[in-house]
Amino acid sequence: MRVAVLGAGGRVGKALVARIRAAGDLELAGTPGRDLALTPITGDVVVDFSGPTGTMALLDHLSGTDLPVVVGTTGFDPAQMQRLRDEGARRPLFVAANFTPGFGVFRKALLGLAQSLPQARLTLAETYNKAKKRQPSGTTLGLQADISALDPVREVEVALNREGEIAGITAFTLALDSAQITLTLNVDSRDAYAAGALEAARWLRGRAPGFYTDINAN
Ligand SMILES: NC(=O)C1=CN([C@@H]2O[C@H](COP(=O)(O)OP(=O)(O)OC[C@H]3O[C@@H](n4cnc5c(N)ncnc54)[C@H](OP(=O)(O)O)[C@@H]3O)[C@@H](O)[C@H]2O)C=CC1
Ligand SMILES: O=C(O)C1=N[C@H](C(=O)O)C[C@H](O)C1
Repeated sequence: MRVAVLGAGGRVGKALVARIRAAGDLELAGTPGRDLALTPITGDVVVDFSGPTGTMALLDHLSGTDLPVVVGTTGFDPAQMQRLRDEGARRPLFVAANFTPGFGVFRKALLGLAQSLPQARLTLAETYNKAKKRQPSGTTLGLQADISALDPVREVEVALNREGEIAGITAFTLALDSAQITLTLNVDSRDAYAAGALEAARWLRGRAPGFYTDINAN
């Protein structure tokens, strides 16, 4: 399968390119830059880890095609998020704020704990590389939304840490009267994100147009 990467020069993009080159079933189809008009995108799927502006430009550029796209980029505003949902009518589109293999299990366990301990005070502490904006990550925002969907009045305190080149730590703590439970996802390297995104790319190929968020969905 031929994979084009938008954002290939970035932290995750470099991990993606390395993984594609090392995989027996994948071939790097191209690494388009910021001026997409200069680089026609070929391949069987595009994987995007750029930025919200880059993702929108990519979808504009691919207008009229049904090329599958995997979107790892986060930080979309509501209008951009709606554009992504609408794009599912035109092509197979896979969007996830966290492609760490096993993230779905982590999320399910976290929500199970929150639901089982309604009296607990909840904290989500995230730690990322020092270059990442000091605003809640897409991962944190998504987990907050999941908890809110369980109980709209449940509050979640968010702590933002930025340190070195940390790939990603999400620590969820439930504080009880005299005890705490903490569930932590600790991502060792950005290769984890690349692995999960390429698994989604393999899954997406040949699918009907749609807005997909979980490879375990039917
Ligand atoms: N879903 C997931 O599992 C994960 C998602 N992410 C998200 O992926 C995105 C990238 O993260 P990261 O790799 O750390 O970021 P980096 O800043 O390291 O890399 C971003 C890359 O995208 C390029 N880029 C930025 N804007 C555009 C644009 N408008 N058009 C084309 N290319 C563009 C940059 O090019 P240039 O060098 O020219 O600036 C750079 O190569 C972020 O939104 C982050 O939140 C990150 C990790 C995991
Ligand atoms: O920028 C990152 O590094 C990450 N961004 C994503 C997010 O915003 O949640 C995914 C992961 O947390 C790493």
